[in-house]
Amino acid sequence: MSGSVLERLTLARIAPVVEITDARRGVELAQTLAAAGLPVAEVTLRTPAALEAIRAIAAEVPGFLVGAGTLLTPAQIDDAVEAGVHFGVSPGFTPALSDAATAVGLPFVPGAVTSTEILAAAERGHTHLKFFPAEPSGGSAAVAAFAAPFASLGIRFMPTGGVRPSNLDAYLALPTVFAIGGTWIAPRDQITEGRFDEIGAAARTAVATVAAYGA
Ligand SMILES: O=C(O)C(=O)C[C@H](O)[C@H](O)COP(=O)(O)O
Repeated sequence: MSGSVLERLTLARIAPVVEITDARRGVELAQTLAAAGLPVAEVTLRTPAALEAIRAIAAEVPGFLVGAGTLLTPAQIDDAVEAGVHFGVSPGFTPALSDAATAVGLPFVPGAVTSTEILAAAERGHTHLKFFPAEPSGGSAAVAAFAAPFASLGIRFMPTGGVRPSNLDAYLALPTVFAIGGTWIAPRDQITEGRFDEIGAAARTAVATVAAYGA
């Protein structure tokens, strides 16, 4: 794959966060997103099928960037890497998670929503952070407020949690936002019910919205 994983995530700008209950649906989902011009997904480890879905997507959908989300323990990082994941995302940051990701060379996006959390992650070398839950934590105004104090550290954010088409523009407009995560493109029910036309349409709309801001 060309480019680093975080560069490719930055290029995509949108990371669909998905909950998969049937691994076969995962492959169809990834193919749908790729066809819409959005070849990336963060598969949350909240369902028993998640690891199998990651394994199937990584093996069967070439060029697709598949991440593991909801990483809460070092053991989950090892499991995700074993399944073939390309990047990992956590709602929070701990030194143990960071060390586990570093040990296996996994590009890792830990979560942070306070100055103290941002500094703790930065001390471990993380510059790309998930801002979760974005809307309850102050939304785009909070992300914007963190720009100046942390500019010298090169901190950039992936706001996730409560992002919808109605507030997407406010995040896209921020230079410190490298990507935006959310379930609005591929909601759990639509994946489970195989409503891939609707998912493809939402992905194409998101790609067009991103294009309006430039990559
Ligand atoms: O499980 C995780 O680790 C998560 O990160 C949770 C997701 O980011 C949110 O579920 C996003 O939810 P929406 O607000 O529906 O876009």
